[in-house]
Amino acid sequence: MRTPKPGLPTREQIVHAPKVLLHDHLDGGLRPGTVVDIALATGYDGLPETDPDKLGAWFREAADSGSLERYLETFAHTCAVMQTREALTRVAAECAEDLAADGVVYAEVRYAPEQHLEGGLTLQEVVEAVNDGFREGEHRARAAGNRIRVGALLTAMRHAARSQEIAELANDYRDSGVVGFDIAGAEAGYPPTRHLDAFDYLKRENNHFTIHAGEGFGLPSIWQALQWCGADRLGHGVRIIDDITQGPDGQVTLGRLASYVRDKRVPLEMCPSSNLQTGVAASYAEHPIGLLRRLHFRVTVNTDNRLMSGTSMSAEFAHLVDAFDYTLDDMQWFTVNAMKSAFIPFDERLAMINEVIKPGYAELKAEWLFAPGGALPHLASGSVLEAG
Ligand SMILES: O=c1[nH]cnc2c1ncn2[C@@H]1O[C@H](CO)[C@@H](O)[C@H]1O
Ligand SMILES: [Zn+2]
Repeated sequence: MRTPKPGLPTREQIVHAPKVLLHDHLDGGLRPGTVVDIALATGYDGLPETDPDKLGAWFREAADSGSLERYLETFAHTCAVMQTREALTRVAAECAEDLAADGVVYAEVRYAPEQHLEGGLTLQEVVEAVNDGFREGEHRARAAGNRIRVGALLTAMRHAARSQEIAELANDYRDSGVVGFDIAGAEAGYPPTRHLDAFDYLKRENNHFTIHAGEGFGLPSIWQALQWCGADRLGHGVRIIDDITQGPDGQVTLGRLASYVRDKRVPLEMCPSSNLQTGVAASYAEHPIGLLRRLHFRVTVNTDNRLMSGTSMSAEFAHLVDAFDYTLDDMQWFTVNAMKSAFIPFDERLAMINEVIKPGYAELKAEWLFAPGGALPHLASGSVLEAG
């Protein structure tokens, strides 16, 4: 375990802090033991390892490839074990449980229904199996003393041609657990405008969508996602940094697109560990999230694929605390950003911010008062003093 710098949140505080997750792939977050169990039960013999620890390590290493295309190859194994109703329900329930145990209070978890039809399920049966799992996981989390709410995002694969169908599916289930739509997969060569029909349809239905853009490809992809497709949020969006210049004097200039993204408060779903693995950033300290946070873009922190990156929301925050000296106030800022950008109704987002997130951080920020042996002055935050 890392040694926290004085005044910075400890690992325990990071776990306890309420967190909001907008970008997490269901087929990228399985427990390694579950992959092994289901493979045995269903006769899938393609796994590179059958010991759960070794398999977990294999995923992390294979995904650490420096390219998005090679990173995505690892999903063949997780999708292979997510082809039955039971498997989908189990994976979704464990996902909700694991996120809740990590202090996530609200999550939007995505998956591509079209990738789960090999066992004969229909698209509708896939969605219902996953929804059942999320509800089961929410119950189990509550029984364990954690509270979480999980919504599903339905993803269409950008190299395929089923986006209209998946958009309609997302719309059909919008009152039953599905909160929006997404496109994912290799970005280079598959611009978001290939799926304009699906996006136009969702806009006409007043529905919500995010688009993976600005990860494996740069500004043109972000521009299309926003100005042609009308995305509500950007999955990653990290390459918006290409439209920002920093002069030798530290002067920062935003191009037209970067200005638009900031002015319009376009939410950026940033996934630092995933970006390190696909070669988008060289280290946590050099990840654009540091600059984008300073410039007050609407940045959020996310896991992307917990299995492939061996990560969690707490681990992502711990990396950022180490790299940028983020405090609980910074964590709260990222978390409120995420909750504001969620696809559930405004009144529910507001209640989550005011009744769950802010009180949770307030409690953590007051901990120094009760430290054994007296208060620790270095933990007193500026906001306490400013309150007069
Ligand atoms: O970071 C990413 N960028 C683009 N596509 C991704 C990423 N992570 C996962 N997927 C793709 O999304 C599918 C549905 O969940 C996964 O099967 C994977 O192919
Ligand atoms: Zn993703």
